[in-house]
Amino acid sequence: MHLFKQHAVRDVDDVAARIPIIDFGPHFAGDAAALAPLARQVRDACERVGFFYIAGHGVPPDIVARAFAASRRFHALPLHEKLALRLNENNIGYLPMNASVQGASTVHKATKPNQNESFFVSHDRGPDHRDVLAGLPLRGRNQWPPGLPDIRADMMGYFAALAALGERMLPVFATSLGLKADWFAPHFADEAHINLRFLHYPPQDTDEDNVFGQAPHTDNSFLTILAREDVPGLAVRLTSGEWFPPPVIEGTFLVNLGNMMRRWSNDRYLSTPHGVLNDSGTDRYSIAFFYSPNVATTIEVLPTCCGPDDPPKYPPAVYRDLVLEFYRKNYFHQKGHESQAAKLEHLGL
Ligand SMILES: O=C(O)CCC(=O)C(=O)O
Ligand SMILES: [Fe+2]
Repeated sequence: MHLFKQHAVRDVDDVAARIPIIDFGPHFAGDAAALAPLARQVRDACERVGFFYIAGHGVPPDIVARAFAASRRFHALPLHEKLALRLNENNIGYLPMNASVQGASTVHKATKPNQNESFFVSHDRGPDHRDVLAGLPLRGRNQWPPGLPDIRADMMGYFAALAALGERMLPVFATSLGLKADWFAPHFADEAHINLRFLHYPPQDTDEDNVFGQAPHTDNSFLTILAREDVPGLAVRLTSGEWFPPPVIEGTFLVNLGNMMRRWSNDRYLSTPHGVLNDSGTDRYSIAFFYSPNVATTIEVLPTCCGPDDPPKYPPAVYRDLVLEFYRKNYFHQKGHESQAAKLEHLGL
């Protein structure tokens, strides 16, 4: 029996009782009175659930539609063309089916590989970008399929729109944590660490136990913005213990916090387990945008999240070191272990 099975889509009130639907529209439109109540809603969602729907996000639907179309075209390529772009040490490129096991997850001991294939892109750095020339870790170049030149613009258009959205959300998170609105900005400047993941889940055989499209896990990002189409499959483990399948609500994205937000907030904000089982009988596509601080930033428990009765649970750490530590635990660079490359794919790094 699987950990979670999909249920019929519930009505919106039923959903909102579990995963809040939060409208950022008035705040984004410049209504100064909107920030305080919005931050209260966000804080409540982050402390109780770790997930919320963002409405009023301002990303035009055609940018989202073009990103999904580009993803479909990518995944329709012959396998050998995709394998030529195999996921590298910067977590950029193609992760094939059956190549990743949720090895490091404390949520669920996965024994079978994930039933999805994924294409990862990051900032589109040119060959003479200073960080590329310097060979800085985690600052590599994207790998594009030569046969599909036009998916690049659509994928990077989506990347830019979501990067702007992530940045616009930072003051709301800062306010929600009792910090000055511009507190996070310097930590995400020049530049935020971003992985954009185009996922494809073929219909899977659900008779087999312990096989997931994506086994239960938490993300390693600061926050993740997830775009889905109408094919179900995602389930979220609420603090009640219920595995809840959040339906797609048109005009929204699903936002969840990752382990970096949890660490920064001294566990006050939740990084909530979730996973995917595509028992729909049809192909499922989703797009996960993992938004994290500049790799050089030091993550030290926020001043508003600790005190004499609530000491920091985590020592200060440079985000790059946390990422590389994660890589070391989950990734074998030696030749002959290429399939292990996949192990690092899943936690939003
Ligand atoms: O496909 C989905 O709905 C979720 C993907 C996900 O959780 C991830 O890539 O971390
Ligand atoms: Fe995830």
